[in-house]
Amino acid sequence: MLSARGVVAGYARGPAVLDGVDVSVPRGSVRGLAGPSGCGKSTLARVLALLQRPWSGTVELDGREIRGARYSVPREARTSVGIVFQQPRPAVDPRMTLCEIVSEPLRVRGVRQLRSGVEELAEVTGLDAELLGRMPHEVSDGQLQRACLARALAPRPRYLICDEMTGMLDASTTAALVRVVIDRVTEEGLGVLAISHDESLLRAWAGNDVIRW
Ligand SMILES: Nc1ncnc2c1ncn2[C@@H]1O[C@H](COP(=O)(O)OP(=O)(O)OP(=O)(O)O)[C@@H](O)[C@H]1O
Repeated sequence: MLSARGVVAGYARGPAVLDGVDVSVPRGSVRGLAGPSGCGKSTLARVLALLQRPWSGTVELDGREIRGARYSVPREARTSVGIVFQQPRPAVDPRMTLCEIVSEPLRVRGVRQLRSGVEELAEVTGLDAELLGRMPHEVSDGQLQRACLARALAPRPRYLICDEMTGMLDASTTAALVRVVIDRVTEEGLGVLAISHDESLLRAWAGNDVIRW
């Protein structure tokens, strides 16, 4: 279970954005989170993905309290939680090829057969292998989002936070990427928090397991 307990979080100036939030993400299922713009969904996503330290409260990963954020968190815990953002372009280094983007977490994991590892992830996410040599500006948003999902799945995370992951995509790419994630849920026990303001999309992801803020 990945959980936030009594989490209070915000930014340098201003009041708390999250004020005592409790949310848990079990393994092997998809939990949806819906809420209006600005209510703090992305802030919670960053806290649960161990990218932002809460002001108070705790984040627990499989029964262990995680203190700190980013590189102050042990690598094993950091790589246990993946995140995919709504906009793929700001989430990638524009100087890297798609192959380099997807292979980075594999290299960190010490995977030797980088090329075949990347090709396997490309196949899983429906990313045409011919695009792997291209730069981000040479592919569409949907193709780049497939690469971002492949990168997020590369470390074999136990949890995945999808923060409006399909918000910029057409219906068929949305359905394809949701399918990829749900396959990981059923086959590998991935625990998913799917965040969106689109409740009908969340029902497709999570059935009735949708938290409304
Ligand atoms: N880096 C930041 N610095 C200061 N304030 C921020 C920062 N990021 C977000 N906020 C503020 O925190 C609040 C919550 O933002 P957040 O992005 O978490 O909401 P959200 O529910 O994800 O919104 P949306 O659905 O529009 O993406 C907003 O008032 C926003 O202006």
